[in-house]
Amino acid sequence: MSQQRHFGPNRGVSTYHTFEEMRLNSNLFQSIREHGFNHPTDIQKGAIMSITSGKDVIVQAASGTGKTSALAISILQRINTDMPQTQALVLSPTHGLAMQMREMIAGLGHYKNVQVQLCVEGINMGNNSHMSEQVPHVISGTPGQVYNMLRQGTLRAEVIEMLVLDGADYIFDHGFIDRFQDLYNYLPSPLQLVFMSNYLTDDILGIAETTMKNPVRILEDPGEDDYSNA
Ligand SMILES: Nc1ncnc2c1ncn2[C@@H]1O[C@H](COP(=O)(O)OP(=O)(O)OP(=O)(O)O)[C@@H](O)[C@H]1O
Repeated sequence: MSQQRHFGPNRGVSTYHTFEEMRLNSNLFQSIREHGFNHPTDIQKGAIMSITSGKDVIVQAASGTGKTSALAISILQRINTDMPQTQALVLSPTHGLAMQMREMIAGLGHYKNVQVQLCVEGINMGNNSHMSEQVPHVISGTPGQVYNMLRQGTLRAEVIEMLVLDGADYIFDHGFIDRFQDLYNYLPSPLQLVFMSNYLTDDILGIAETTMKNPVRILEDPGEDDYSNA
């Protein structure tokens, strides 16, 4: 049963203390167990079901608190893998982080048969022999490359319903802020936005104010930020 926790800005966020309470897809649940995730981390207790609900969400927590896994689980719960169409875009600041995100989604999505495509410089949909024949359900890439592919039409955006920024502070810090609106304009509406970040910066809050609808804010509880008991 979910409970409300009331500390600071997380007021009103439902907290789920076990993965069972989240009633996740059974194939996804099996993968979570096989990854050895017995209990959600503190961030995951609030973030997974907030994102899964379809609301706009901002998550701020330190490295290693389970943010990337929370994103992967939420995306996998949201998308319909029976539908061969791209439904979620995940942007990361670097090639390496985009690759890590791809691996996390592919690993946790194994039993859901998810197709997840890396989209970074040098690996381009449409002209790359490593590209699978199937349309990916999820794209994990860097902002510049994903933007180019949307512009060129190599990435079909019609049914994309989630745009996720992992490392949003770093992305906006490194010049992408001016391009965000352009990329956003290529995507259909309504679109769920999720920003994950180690720090909440003015850039993130400014962009959230203009693009997000009443975002849920999940900020690390300073007293409970490690997952050693998870
Ligand atoms: N619920 C969980 N139970 C046990 N281990 C977990 C759980 N969630 C995540 N982990 C593991 O903890 C490590 C950190 O998780 P994750 O990468 O999701 O965190 P992060 O906050 O995104 O960190 P970073 O910013 O360093 O990538 C990974 O090895 C992951 O497999």
